Amino acid sequence: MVVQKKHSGRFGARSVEPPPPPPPGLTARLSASNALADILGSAHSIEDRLVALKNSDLEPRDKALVRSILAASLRHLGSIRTLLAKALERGLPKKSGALEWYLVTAAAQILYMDVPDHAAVDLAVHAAKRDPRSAPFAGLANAVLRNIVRAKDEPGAIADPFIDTPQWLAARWIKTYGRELAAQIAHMHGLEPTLDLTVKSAPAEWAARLGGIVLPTGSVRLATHTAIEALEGYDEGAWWVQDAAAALPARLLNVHAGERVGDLCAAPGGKTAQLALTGAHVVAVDRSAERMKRVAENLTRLGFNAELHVGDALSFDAAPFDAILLDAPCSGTGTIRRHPDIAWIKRTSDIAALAALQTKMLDRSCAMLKPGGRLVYSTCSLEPEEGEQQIATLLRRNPDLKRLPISADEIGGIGECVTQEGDIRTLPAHLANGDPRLAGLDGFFVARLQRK
Ligand SMILES: C[S@@+](CC[C@H](N)C(=O)[O-])C[C@H]1O[C@@H](n2cnc3c(N)ncnc32)[C@H](O)[C@@H]1O
Repeated sequence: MVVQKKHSGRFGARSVEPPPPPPPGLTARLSASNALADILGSAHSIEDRLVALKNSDLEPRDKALVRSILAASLRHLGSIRTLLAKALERGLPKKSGALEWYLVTAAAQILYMDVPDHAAVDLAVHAAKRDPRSAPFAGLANAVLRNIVRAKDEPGAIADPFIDTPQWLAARWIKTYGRELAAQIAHMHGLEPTLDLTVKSAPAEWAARLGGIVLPTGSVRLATHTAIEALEGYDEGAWWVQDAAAALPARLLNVHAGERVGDLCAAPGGKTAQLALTGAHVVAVDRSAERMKRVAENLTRLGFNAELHVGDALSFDAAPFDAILLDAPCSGTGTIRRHPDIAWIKRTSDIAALAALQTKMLDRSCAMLKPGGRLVYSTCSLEPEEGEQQIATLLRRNPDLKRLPISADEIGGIGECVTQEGDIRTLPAHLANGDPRLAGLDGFFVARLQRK
């Protein structure tokens, strides 16, 4: 117990006032600002930060708030920075500590979240006052954020469709997809993605029970953003979370019960679960022991079995497979809706390095196929170096392989996702819906090949 002594005059013991408790909500704001500084300053992924957040002693409600503040800040970083730059006439003061992050996260709450403006402003000012380097600028923070509150109501303040996309990525997508489609992709990155589920069976029944819709591909789509553990069917393992596009590669491998199937980059295991559901013998490999633990947990919840190996797919040796799924590590630019940090922490050099790794993995996978065996290659990237170009060069250097073209019928008739060559290219702008909360797909490339 802390006993507070009364002030007892000039020579008596001085009272030591404990610091006042932080106002409600401040801890969550400080946590969001720290995490954002770490993601953008040190290129740590939001996923790493969310694991740290999960293990922190914040209340569940505050954890959800931190997650939402981070997502809104990263999803709209370009817009927020543009508005802050206008309000900060002389730029961000030098040596102002974490002031930038207090401002960005507060602006995200004011502009994009259902948080009262005064709470967002007051807590950011409070945060600034607690930090000796930003404290001298607490008044400035107050003025700037009040400016943002006013700017919120100015119609059409920002008209550039690529405002929230780093320039190098916008330039790439315009080159690959044309300006109009690239702008639609960038627009979709500004919206919260749907929650898609792969169900073991009876998709229509689960869609009705969970208040969702069944997509032409068979996935169930919900517009909800509640904790998945609270949804019906989670505990009994009736479904798992998987974007509708991410569910295509395993389905297109057409695996049968009794086949021996390699899943060479398996974690966290969404596709492993699909393959196990068929009754095939699945050999799942992933380099990351930590991520492989999640595969094991997910399979246990779903009641599936697979042979799990932690190791490098490039040196993995096993008896030849009937079919292999290579869901290769990639830049992840097709999943920016779900991981908005990717847009800001990836570099063009990452794409070249990953493409070189994918080439090696493709060669290794082909060497592990039985004659007549099938290979599905997939990446969740919008970049042709990680998709279309990989397969074009693989087919040129390996005459033992042929493409097994994919038809629109195999993906529920969604012709817009099938390329001329018979591969799949999904985009966030695909699968439009009158209700934007139910629209879009992650950006995947999928090709199906066969060893002659
Ligand atoms: C795109 S993720 C796979 C997603 C997974 N297929 C799913 O559906 O849940 C890529 C995975 O490749 C793994 N990885 C990266 N390099 C690897 C390597 N050399 N050998 C094996 N796994 C690797 C990563 O740890 C990561 O889990």
